[in-house]
Amino acid sequence: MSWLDVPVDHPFGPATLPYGVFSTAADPHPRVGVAIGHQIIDLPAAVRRLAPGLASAVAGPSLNALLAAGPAVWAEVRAQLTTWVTEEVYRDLLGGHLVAAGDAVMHLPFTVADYVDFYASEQHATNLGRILRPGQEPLTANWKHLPIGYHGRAGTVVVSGTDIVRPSGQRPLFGPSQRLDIEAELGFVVGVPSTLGQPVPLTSFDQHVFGVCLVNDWSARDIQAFEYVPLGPFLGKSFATSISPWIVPLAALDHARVAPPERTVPLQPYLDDEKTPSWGLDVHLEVRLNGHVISTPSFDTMYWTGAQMMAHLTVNGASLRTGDLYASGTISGGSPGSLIELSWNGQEPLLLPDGSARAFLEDGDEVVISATAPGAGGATIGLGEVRGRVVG
Ligand SMILES: O=C(O)/C=C/C(=O)CC(=O)CC(=O)O
Ligand SMILES: [Ca+2]
Ligand SMILES: [Mg+2]
Repeated sequence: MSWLDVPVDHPFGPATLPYGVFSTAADPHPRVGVAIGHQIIDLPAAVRRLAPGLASAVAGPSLNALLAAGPAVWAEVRAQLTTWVTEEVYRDLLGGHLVAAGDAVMHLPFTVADYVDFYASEQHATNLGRILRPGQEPLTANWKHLPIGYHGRAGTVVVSGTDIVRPSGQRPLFGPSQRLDIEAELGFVVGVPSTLGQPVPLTSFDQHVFGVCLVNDWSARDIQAFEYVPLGPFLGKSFATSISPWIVPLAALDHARVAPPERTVPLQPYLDDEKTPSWGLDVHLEVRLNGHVISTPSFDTMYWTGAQMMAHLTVNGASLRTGDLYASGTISGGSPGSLIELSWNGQEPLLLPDGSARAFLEDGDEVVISATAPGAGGATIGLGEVRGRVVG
């Protein structure tokens, strides 16, 4: 419990303390904030008063300074925040630096450096194999040897709430996509850069990765289908990728760490996590279409962990940069995280409770992906939501 009267099981209770960037009508400068219940702590203002030594780490219109500051500073800021929101003596000191979340505009929380999208769900990869490559083995021969991924378009990563303009392209006839889809994913946000030429071991995951967000990797299946052999996804996915405004630090997910599924193929040493602490995550997602829950995937089913993805991404010596975002790939364990799976390539449209049917997205449709994870002592760790509406 906190003097802020935020119950322990509130998704943005004192055990979560996610970071974002917000502005208000009264102060239109985007600045770093921390969500607590239905309020936001104006972090630079609070730090100026209560912990001036941390001012440079939380300065600026993005989380980039904090991301770059590294694990010791991340821990120090979080320890300060925990004290402020739980100890009664801070009621008056912090009170002046709280903003109602409803009065805030949320901005893209960090400057996205490189963006990578993985394909780490065995259920998703199997479903897409069955749908798109009938008659072949659903999983490609490499799938259990390495986390497959591709480099996406960092410049079109947008914050939750941004309208998604229906893309046009060759399907192969040129025109607006008729098969616009979603992909519910978890994103990993890199804080500390690495050195070019030096692979980063999976045991260094929490020395580099700051936290996680929710990702909707909008996908135009018709554009994708015509363009992506042999080089991979391009315009079918690069038009927009939405992320949640709140970045949940890894420290808040300590209690949600679980062992990943059993590996059925021996792994190269750089990916072998059998003897290292697990980075599977017990994160539960909910996907809503126009207010109706259409799927509830679980991240604990993911074959590859965020730590393995980071190790793979750097094993050739490619370096990490502050603000790199890599997404897990569609989470389809428990239930599918995309419409192409839910409607089995459009053959079995989803019937929504309002009487409408959907194979793929129509103009005006709104998709909201939210998630929670367990915290210590019955706490709920909220990842917030990523929201987007399709416009024609
Ligand atoms: O299996 C395919 O041919 C295509 C797969 C995807 O489009 C999925 C993708 O972007 C990676 C992922 O989200 O899992
Ligand atoms: Ca994807
Ligand atoms: Mg995308």
